[in-house]
Amino acid sequence: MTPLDLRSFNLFGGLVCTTMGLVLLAVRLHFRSPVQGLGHWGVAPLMAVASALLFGLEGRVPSALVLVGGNGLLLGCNIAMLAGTSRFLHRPWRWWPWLTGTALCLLVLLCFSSVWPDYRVRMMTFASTMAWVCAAHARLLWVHGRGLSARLMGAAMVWQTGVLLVRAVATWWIDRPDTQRFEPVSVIHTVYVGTFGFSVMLLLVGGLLMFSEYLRQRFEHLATHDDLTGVLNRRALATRIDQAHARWQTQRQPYALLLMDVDHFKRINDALGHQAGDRALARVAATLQQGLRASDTLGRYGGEEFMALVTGADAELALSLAEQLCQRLAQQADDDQAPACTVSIGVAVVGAGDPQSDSVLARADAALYQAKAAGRNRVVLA
Ligand SMILES: Nc1nc2c(ncn2[C@@H]2O[C@H](COP(=O)(O)OP(=O)(O)OP(=O)(O)O)[C@@H](O)[C@H]2O)c(=O)[nH]1
Repeated sequence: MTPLDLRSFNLFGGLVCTTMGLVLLAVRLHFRSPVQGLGHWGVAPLMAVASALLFGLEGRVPSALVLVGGNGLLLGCNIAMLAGTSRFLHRPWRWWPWLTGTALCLLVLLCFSSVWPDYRVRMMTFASTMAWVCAAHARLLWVHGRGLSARLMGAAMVWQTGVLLVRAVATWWIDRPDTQRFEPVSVIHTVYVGTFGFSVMLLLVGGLLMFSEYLRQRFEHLATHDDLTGVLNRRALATRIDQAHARWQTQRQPYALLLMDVDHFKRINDALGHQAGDRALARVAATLQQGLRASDTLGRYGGEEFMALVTGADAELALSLAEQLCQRLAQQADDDQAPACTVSIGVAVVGAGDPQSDSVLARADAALYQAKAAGRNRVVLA
């Protein structure tokens, strides 16, 4: 490649990055959501572009400006990407180590440009500092990232770290003290220049994929969970019950349904208002969840009705679990946030005569009705 080719390549990469950066910033503005890091990811490629433009102006603007501005922006781009990833993954972030590292690096570049001009020291310093940022990014993605998109971004960072380190070391063999930035001194230099745009692009694609994966999970959560209590909603619970029934039919793995209704809930609403009623429901759900095993599934069945799917349970186990839940709630006192409530529970265990889960549910419902009729705050097994 001629020097001109390398410059054009640099600018082309910059233009692609601009587009992607603008896409991310538009997404950031559009989704005024708690998603963190998108703004940093969006600004980073714009810094890469500004850097490419400055390098493109070499010879027309003061060389110190190109050196400090161009390299500073390139480092800034990678640090902003790292900050974005860190925030997206909810990791703690501090600017000062990175800004200090950048300032030191730029100081060395200035010294070895105007006081003791030596391209090799500048290359070694800059490539090593960049490698430090990229390695930290790769580590962050590897340790805390999830899924293919995080792996893609991590791979881009490992690749860039490798290229930077090889370029930093190779400078003692392939460069002279007066080598020019866009001189095609070797294949590794061409790869080094090309890698910047390429890995920023891969990072951005990975970032967009990570964001869309986040959105998918968020929508899935909204579609399957009850907003007020955070437990499964009725539709999602029905799916789990159908799956449990299928396992019963194929593998004879039993399950029980605990249908729970808060006692005299209307009185709470009437006496304390609906907001206090809402808080009481959320408290009931949290207490029930704490009392269940990790393998059990809790859902909100209706207004003040909850249902627990207890897998692998016979009547004895289901009954004792239901009794414990009943007692847990009965032992609670009112607190500042929500009044205490008791529940009545109807329990039914799947049996040979249940072609569908509906019949188990109908028995649990009838048992609940009996528990209410018998005075509430109690458990009845169908
Ligand atoms: N605050 C609040 N109230 C709800 C919600 N969903 C249902 N309710 C109320 O729950 C109350 C249920 O009342 P009822 O069906 O008469 O039952 P109850 O007062 O609990 O009496 P028993 O079930 O017979 O012990 C109604 O007042 C509903 O308005 C909710 O999401 N928030």
